[in-house]
Amino acid sequence: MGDEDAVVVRDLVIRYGTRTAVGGVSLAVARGAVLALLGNNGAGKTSLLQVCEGFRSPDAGTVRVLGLDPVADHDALMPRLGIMLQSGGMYPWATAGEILQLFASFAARPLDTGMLLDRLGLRRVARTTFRRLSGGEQQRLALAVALVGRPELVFLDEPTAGMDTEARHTTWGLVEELRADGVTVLLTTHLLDEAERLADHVVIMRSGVVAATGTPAELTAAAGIDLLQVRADPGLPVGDLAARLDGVTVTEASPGEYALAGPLHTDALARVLAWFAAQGAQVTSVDTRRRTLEDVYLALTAGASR
Ligand SMILES: Nc1ncnc2c1ncn2[C@@H]1O[C@H](COP(=O)(O)OP(=O)(O)OP(=O)(O)O)[C@@H](O)[C@H]1O
Repeated sequence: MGDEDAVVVRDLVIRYGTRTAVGGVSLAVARGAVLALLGNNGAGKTSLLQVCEGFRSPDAGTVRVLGLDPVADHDALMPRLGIMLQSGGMYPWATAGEILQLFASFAARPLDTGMLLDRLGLRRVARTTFRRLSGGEQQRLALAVALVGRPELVFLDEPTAGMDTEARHTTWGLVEELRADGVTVLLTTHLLDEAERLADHVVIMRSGVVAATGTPAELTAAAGIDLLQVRADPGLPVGDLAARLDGVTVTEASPGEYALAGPLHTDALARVLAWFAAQGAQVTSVDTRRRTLEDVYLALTAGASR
């Protein structure tokens, strides 16, 4: 954690009364990187973001954002940040176009609001009042508002929640453009494919603490191939194969469909195929699958409920 980091969180504790929402979290977001914060409902993601945005003071620990204190240096920091809140929080009687224009007027060098309305499919509803926008349209407007001031650092709280497929892809494209322009992004999401696609770094929170952290590749790579499916003659002695592979379970899921699950290292494939050959069995297909971020996430957060 150093000057190259846009966000540095150390031993952060956030309490609501007697309830500890965040119980000692440390993380860093490198400048120009996209960090995705994952975690079950109530894990503390929004609370952590609110502290980084300067809307809430830490109960313990420290937070530095672009080298500044987000509460004490709030005024200096705000023009450099783009903030997309989870729930609208906009002026209900103003139109989408007026709201975007208002936020553009706060910025020294705003983006072209017409371009943003077009990119986010909001041109059609530019004259519609905020309260009449659909949930997905409100969400798209919140994203436009976060980006209009050309921020150096963007906080996106569940940016694509409630968006349709097209808007979601547009949002992903915008985040990729931000990253290409050197903008730092800290986002929360419940979508594992979103995190896998966008994030350089993933932090998985569980009940207020960090359960795992790494690049999507690091988090999914740990055990090499994790699932091997072999189609061959039915009725082979699976127990004999399992006994030859340490920690691997072998089942005949349906007649002639064998599933091997566990830490299958690279030499395992050859050994498995040799075993089938030694049984005199005809192998007709072999399929391997790596763990996805979803597999890792589910294993880490299983049973977390608050
Ligand atoms: N203003 C508040 N007053 C009291 N408790 C709160 C407040 N805000 C959040 N909490 C509690 O703190 C915990 C963490 O909430 P937070 O919103 O940070 O979680 P989250 O990870 O963002 O969840 P989600 O995925 O549901 O958005 C939850 O148990 C929540 O009920």
